[in-house]
Amino acid sequence: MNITVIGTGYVGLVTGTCFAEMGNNVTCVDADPNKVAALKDGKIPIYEPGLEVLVSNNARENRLHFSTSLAEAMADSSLYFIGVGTPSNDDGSADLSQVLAVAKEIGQHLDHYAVVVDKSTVPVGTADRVRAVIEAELQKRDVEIDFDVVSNPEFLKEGAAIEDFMRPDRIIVGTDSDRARELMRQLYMPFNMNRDRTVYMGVRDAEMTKYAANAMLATKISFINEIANLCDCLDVDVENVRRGIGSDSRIGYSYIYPGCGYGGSCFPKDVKALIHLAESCQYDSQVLRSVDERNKRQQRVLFEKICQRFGSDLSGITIGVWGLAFKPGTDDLREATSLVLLHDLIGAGARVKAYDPIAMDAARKLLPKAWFDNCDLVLADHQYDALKAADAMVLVTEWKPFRTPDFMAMKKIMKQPVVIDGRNQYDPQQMSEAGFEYLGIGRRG
Ligand SMILES: NC(=O)C1=CN([C@@H]2O[C@H](COP(=O)(O)OP(=O)(O)OC[C@H]3O[C@@H](n4cnc5c(N)ncnc54)[C@H](O)[C@@H]3O)[C@@H](O)[C@H]2O)C=CC1
Ligand SMILES: O=C(O)[C@H]1O[C@H](OP(=O)(O)OP(=O)(O)OC[C@H]2O[C@@H](n3ccc(=O)[nH]c3=O)[C@H](O)[C@@H]2O)[C@H](O)[C@@H](O)[C@@H]1O
Repeated sequence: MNITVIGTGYVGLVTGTCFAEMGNNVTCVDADPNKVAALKDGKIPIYEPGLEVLVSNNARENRLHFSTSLAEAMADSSLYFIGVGTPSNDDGSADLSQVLAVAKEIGQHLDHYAVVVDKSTVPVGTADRVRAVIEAELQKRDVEIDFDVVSNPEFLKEGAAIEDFMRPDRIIVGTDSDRARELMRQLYMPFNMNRDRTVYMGVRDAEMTKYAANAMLATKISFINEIANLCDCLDVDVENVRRGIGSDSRIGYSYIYPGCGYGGSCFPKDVKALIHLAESCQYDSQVLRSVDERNKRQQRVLFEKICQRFGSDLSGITIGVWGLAFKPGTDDLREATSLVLLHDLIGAGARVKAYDPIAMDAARKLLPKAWFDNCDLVLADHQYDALKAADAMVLVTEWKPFRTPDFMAMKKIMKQPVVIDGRNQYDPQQMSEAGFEYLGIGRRG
């Protein structure tokens, strides 16, 4: 099949590459000429394990192409995947300007039946808006061309994107058109070989399914974080509680790891967008508002623990931070807890030395230049360099090399042996035996 994918971010690039890997002829279009130039050169603008080799293999085999021109790419595709960003507006609603701009461009160039597929995460009703924008453009051109708009939300996780795309738990296809459904069935056939993972439904139902999935996962995390904070108050170890409840198959072990809050480009924005969607129907989404509120507070829990230990004026205090990305396996800093922590620490007068195995370049580009100029923040060359003369080590992202560090070496170079563990990676008893003062999230020290 000939496929055009619009947007070459985490979702667009992975979608296009994986469809090409299944033998399709794919053109990925992006409005950013620098991204497209880099991709044509075989350089991947994001860190995603396994992606680079898959892109270069498929480009070499002439199945994967890159372009800045949607008009050119549209010539003979039967499917147009929209994978552009849907960031939050100031009021929490989803900003659909990128999606609707793409719809307009499709309408300006469409000249044969095609299926327009929404892969971006969009509020219920967006497919109708996309259809209306395309129809308006066709009317302006005074042409009548049949097309369908399908909702096919994406559920991949950054850091495991290829595996998630190639072996999805489910494929959601929202459409009322038999013709579009048949095309989608053929496209996804290779992903359904051992069992049919596709769930067909109405377009609006599919749009809602994506938000509900992310909101459910965010709810599990905020719930366990609340329990962990309560454990802190009651001298209970949340790790025992987590194992105890996870063993109930109705609850399960996944997404109940307590910590310093969820980040990333999706949970925070999608929970807010769903709250906003509820408000637009005059519905008060009490649960979702609490999930969001708990997470905002949870992202400040590490700073609160630091202040309880060192006082609220942190002048003269040096904090070594391990991990900047919003989770391991990515260089993505969007809504990362590290950003909230660095802001609070530097605001309170602390000096910060930070290290991340992958996100250092992204951090250098994103963080305020003044922090570097004033030496409020130093990006260390090695995880142990970040701890030299530090009054405390704070673990924000649980990258594998941070899991079993050399505690003796750490103790030698730190000013004070204090570890504040935002991801509950260390054993409090072992830490205490090694001579560390240890503070976790809901851990009994
Ligand atoms: N990042 C993730 O892990 C996941 C994201 N999603 C959803 O997928 C959508 C895309 O997310 P990301 O890939 O993270 O976004 P991103 O921000 O990484 O990439 C979006 C890309 O679209 C391009 N773009 C914007 N307007 C364009 C236009 N008019 N024409 C061509 N290209 C244009 C941008 O230059 C950018 O490269 C969002 O709705 C997100 O919620 C869904 C599942 C997973
Ligand atoms: O819509 C999206 O963009 C994607 O959002 C999440 O994927 P992602 O944000 O890449 O990462 P996750 O692994 O889900 O982690 C999100 C955040 O939750 C935190 N988390 C996760 C699990 C947990 O038990 N506890 C916890 O605090 C992580 O540290 C991270 O900050 C979903 O898992 C994907 O299914 C979805 O497609």
